[in-house]
Amino acid sequence: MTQIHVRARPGDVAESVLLPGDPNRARRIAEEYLEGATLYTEHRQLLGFTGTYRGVPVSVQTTGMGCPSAAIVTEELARLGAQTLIRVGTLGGATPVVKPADLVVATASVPNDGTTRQFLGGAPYAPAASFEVVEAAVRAARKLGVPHHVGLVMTEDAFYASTPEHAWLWASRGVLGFEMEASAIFLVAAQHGLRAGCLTACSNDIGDPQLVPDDVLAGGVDRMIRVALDAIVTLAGG
Ligand SMILES: O=P(O)(O)O[C@H]1O[C@H](CO)[C@@H](O)[C@H]1O
Ligand SMILES: O=c1cc[nH]c(=O)[nH]1
Repeated sequence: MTQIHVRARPGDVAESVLLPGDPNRARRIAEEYLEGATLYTEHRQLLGFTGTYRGVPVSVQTTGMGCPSAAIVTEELARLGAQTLIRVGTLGGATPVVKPADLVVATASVPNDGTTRQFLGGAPYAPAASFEVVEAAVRAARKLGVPHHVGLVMTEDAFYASTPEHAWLWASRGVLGFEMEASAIFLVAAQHGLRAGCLTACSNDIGDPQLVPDDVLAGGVDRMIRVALDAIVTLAGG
């Protein structure tokens, strides 16, 4: 049966899936990193492609921005048979320790979003990445010589509500940066017994309208994608 938003059928989606927020990033991953990638859905611009990487079947599925969309996509991927989900996104740095375009491997997310709140009905919960995904990503980053940070991120809804003061407060609690999908992906994946992770490249400092220059960010995104794909090969037993 096709899904309501991810218009695909079981068999269209690989067990291993990369999850960018941005459809253009999904297309770039499919065209530049995967072999033989074909488009299986473009409904609502949630572009999804399946190809292979070093012989391992891999899909790349756009989540859109924010937890409501990411939770829908994660739920539907679970119904379509996905097993391992790795977000490949961007993040606003909360601390000067995280430099422009740096790779951040999330261990868990502070869930400052309405989607996980609705799912959980107010129950305390810690949306966390799967240990195997974190381990495989860190190993891949070390192997490829990609500098990286490993730790907490915060997932939030209101991009423009974040201020430097808010970032400093959460940095003092160990948060490396803010993004908008990880908590929902971690929770929905856990509800289905799937493995999930979140890799991000730092695109700006929180509260700073200045983006990292395009060429610098593109380098960080490229390193993040190569680390994520290497981790997928390891997790697939390759
Ligand atoms: O670059 P992506 O993956 O979209 O991730 C980040 O960028 C968007 C905000 O600009 C949000 O989706 C946030 O999580
Ligand atoms: O959620 C996000 C993502 C990138 N940059 C930000 O400032 N916030």
